Amino acid sequence: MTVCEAPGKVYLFGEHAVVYGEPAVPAAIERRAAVTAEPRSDDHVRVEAEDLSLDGFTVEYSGGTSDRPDVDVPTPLVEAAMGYVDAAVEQARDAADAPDAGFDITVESDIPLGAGLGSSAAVVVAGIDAATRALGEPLDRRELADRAYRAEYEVQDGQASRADTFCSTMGGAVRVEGDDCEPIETPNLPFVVGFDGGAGDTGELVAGVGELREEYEFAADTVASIGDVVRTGEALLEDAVPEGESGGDAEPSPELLSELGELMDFNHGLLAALGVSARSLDAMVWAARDAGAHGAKLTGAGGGGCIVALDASDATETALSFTQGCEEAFRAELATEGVRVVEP
Ligand SMILES: Nc1ncnc2c1ncn2[C@@H]1O[C@H](COP(=O)(O)OP(=O)(O)OP(=O)(O)O)[C@@H](O)[C@H]1O
Ligand SMILES: C[C@@](O)(CCO)CC(=O)[O-]
Ligand SMILES: [Mg+2]
Repeated sequence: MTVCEAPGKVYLFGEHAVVYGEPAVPAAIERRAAVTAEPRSDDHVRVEAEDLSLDGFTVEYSGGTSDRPDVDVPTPLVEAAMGYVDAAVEQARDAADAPDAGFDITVESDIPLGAGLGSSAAVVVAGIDAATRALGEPLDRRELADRAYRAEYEVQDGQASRADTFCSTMGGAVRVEGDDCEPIETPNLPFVVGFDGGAGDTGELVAGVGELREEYEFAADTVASIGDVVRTGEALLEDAVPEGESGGDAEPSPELLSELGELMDFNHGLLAALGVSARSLDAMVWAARDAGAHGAKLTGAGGGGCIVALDASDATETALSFTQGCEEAFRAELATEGVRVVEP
């Protein structure tokens, strides 16, 4: 039995635009998905995913969409829920050159689903890592991140960036631009997350931005402007942690926080223009700003789910917990360690 766990993430800047080749800076947070993989003697895959919003279910099948199990929930729901686990198993089989490998898979996660905190990437990264290790074919981190990206790319119909999966694999903050993925140093940023209890469909939201971009030149310009915000933000981060030094525990200066916050606010406005915010997300963003956060924006695909704000004090978390539409507010610590093995 092999257990691996991988972190979720928040976007400091750049979601959606990163799908079109602009840079993005996500940061891993201490909320993790743990995947257990136990090889079977047959080619079946049995998945227990108790945290799924279907109230938890267990299915068993031999792989491939033609051989779907009899379960008493609508098939599209199962397909949607199982897509990422399925894709992870396929990547592990391919990587280990074991096309008929069967597994008992268990997923346990404290990352809300579809809420912008990268639950899909964490499940895919931990899933591929656990399954390949269980087959005795562990992957190095770059290959793991690459295969996890390919899994997300498939499930999201060819519209995905490497950002979520690379960040979940490596931990810390990362910079992703197209195929170019690198860890970056950041000071210890005081992230506060507000969660509206809802979810957005990443594939649909990404497709929506894609259509706007095709239809209107100013939408394409908006995507490019997000890229400009990211470049401005990463220059600030570079200056905050001199090359060769580790950011880790370094406390950010008040000036850095207010400059980053201003860029986060700007980034949120551009995302809202692209149609991926929601009333609940806007309400939480404004509650955070009113409480004195340096800045606030939606994180991830949007449509519902989470916002991220910068505030070292308790004011934003407290204000969010009293904001109508906010179901949960919490401080998100930077996860400096990416995917890790819990049981070999
Ligand atoms: N605990 C879990 N067990 C099984 N599958 C999960 C679990 N958590 C997430 N998933 C899979 O990930 C899907 C959600 O991924 P999606 O990309 O829509 O949202 P997200 O990754 O949480 O947010 P974002 O991509 O915006 O950061 C779920 O529908 C499910 O397929
Ligand atoms: C919306 C998006 O940019 C981030 C989702 O967390 C999609 C992606 O990068 O694959
Ligand atoms: Mg996702």
